[in-house]
This record gives sequence, structure tokens and C-alpha cells, in this order.
Amino acid sequence: MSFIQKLEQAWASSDSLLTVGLDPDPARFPAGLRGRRDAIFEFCAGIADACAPYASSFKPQIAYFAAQRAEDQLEALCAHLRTRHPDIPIVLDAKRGDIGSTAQQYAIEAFERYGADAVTVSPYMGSDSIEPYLEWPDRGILVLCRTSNPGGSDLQFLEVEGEPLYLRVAGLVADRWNRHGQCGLVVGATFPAELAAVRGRVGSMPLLVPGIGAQGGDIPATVEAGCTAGGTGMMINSARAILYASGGDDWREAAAAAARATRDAINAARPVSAPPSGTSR
Ligand SMILES: O=C(O)c1cc(=O)[nH]c(=O)n1[C@@H]1O[C@H](COP(=O)(O)O)[C@@H](O)[C@H]1O
Repeated sequence: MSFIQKLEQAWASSDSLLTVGLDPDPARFPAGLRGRRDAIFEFCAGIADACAPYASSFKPQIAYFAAQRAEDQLEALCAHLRTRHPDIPIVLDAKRGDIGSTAQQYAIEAFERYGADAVTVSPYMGSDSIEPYLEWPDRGILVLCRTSNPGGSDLQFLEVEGEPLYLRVAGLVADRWNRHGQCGLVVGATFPAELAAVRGRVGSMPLLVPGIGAQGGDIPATVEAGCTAGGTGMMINSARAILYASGGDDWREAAAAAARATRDAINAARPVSAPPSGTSR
């Protein structure tokens, strides 16, 4: 099954567009986990298991693991997610971008080492830097387009032959790089007008949309700007607001409650909400 098919099934079966971002910062871990050798794995697996009923994808950010010399715990986490939550796609957030021969290694890292269903990449180095990922047609490639951070405007808003660069990127991905139907774009919830412009340019292509929660993006505006006519099309990411909902012993329950509330706020704004597949969640 392709990434896009898996994602569409997850949207439908979970009745959720929520991506739970897994950005483990040991300085913010609950006291009971601090100092444990496998604390990063335990924290992320605990969050994922608690939030799974409300999520349609998980997004581990590789820098949080690499900075702690904890790539082994990321591998273990991805294995755990595949085993315990096989229907929920894993997006490895790595924002890779390099010449083809190096990009090939990044693709192997994401898709073989970590077994990710999709990876985030930068478009800055152009077509040949994306080509190696396209050789994995069942996996997703999520290309940075209009990022959530203020500094994204430095380059992404530059005019290129009458259109802003971020729309040029959207067009490049939709018209040239998406030949296997495996691509998506990253567009921040902090820029709803641009989100609407991207949606208008790329049809029903999936969009990874970070920026709600800790970055303050408005959920109704995000959903209105970015949903497809069918009421899906977005992986709306929240990390810190869920991960660190409580620093106490109730961290799993607090994260689950935050994920549930976020899912519900998203669903309340969706034009069409598919009925939950199983028991009420
Ligand atoms: O690619 C991303 O996920 C991403 C793109 C972007 O434009 N902005 C952005 O914040 N992110 C990621 O989203 C996560 C932040 O989520 P919050 O903690 O909810 O703000 C981090 O992992 C960021 O790297």
C-alpha cells in the first residue's frame, strides 16, 4: 500500500487530521523518566500509545534524537510504531536536501533504516536532489513550501516571474515531481492565506501543516484554508502543546486529552467529517 493510500485510510478510520509531532526534549521530560537510558524511547512511545486513538500520523523529528545521540531510540520507536500502530503512517521529519548521490543515502536512511512512510525534504537544490526519493514510489515525499516560521518569508515570498517562490515550488512539485502521486507539501498553519493559495494550486495533494498549538496558528482558519472539498487533505501537526501538556505523573493522560481536544477542534471546523469507523473515541 502506498503512503497516500495509507494516509487516506488513516484519515477515514481515525476521523482525525491530527499529526502528533514527536520532538522529545529531555529537559522537559516528566521527573519519573529523567536519567533513564531509554528515556527518549519511553517518552515518545508513551505519548504515541496514549495519543494513537486521536491521530492519523506520527511525525518524529530526527534532530531531537540525533542531538542526544539517540538514533537507536528513534529506530526502536519507529519499530514500535509500526508494530503497535501499523495503520498510522510515520512521517520522518528530516528536511533533507543534497546532491543526488547523497540524497540516495538520505532516502535509504529514512525508508530502510527507520522504515518511515514519508520524509520531509527541502526543494532548494532542485530536481536531481529529489530524484532518489522518487525511486521509492510507495513512500511519501513532503516538500517544504511555505514554512511556519517568520524567516521563511525571506526566500519563500520572493517574486519569481510574477509569482511568489513558494507557489513556484508548489507548481514544480505538482507538475513535475509528483509523477508517481507520492508527493505532498509542507505549509504552515501560521499563514492561512498562503495555505489557501497552495491548496488552490495543487488540487487534493496532501499538505503537512505545522503551526497550530505552540506556534499559535488558528485552527478554524487553517482548516478552512487547507481542507479539500472532501474534508481531508491535511496532516495538521501539533508537537509541544501535546507532548508537554503535563510535566507530572499524568503526562500520558494529559497528552491524550490535548490530542483529543485538538482533533475535536479540527473536526469542528471541517466541511465534511467522516463518521468514526469503530467505537466512539
Ligand atoms: O516540517 C515540519 O514539520 C515543520 C515545518 C514548518 O514549517 N514548521 C515547523 O514547525 N515544522 C516542525 O513542526 C514541529 C513544531 O511543532 P510545534 O511544537 O507544534 O510547534 C517541529 O518538529 C518543526 O520542525
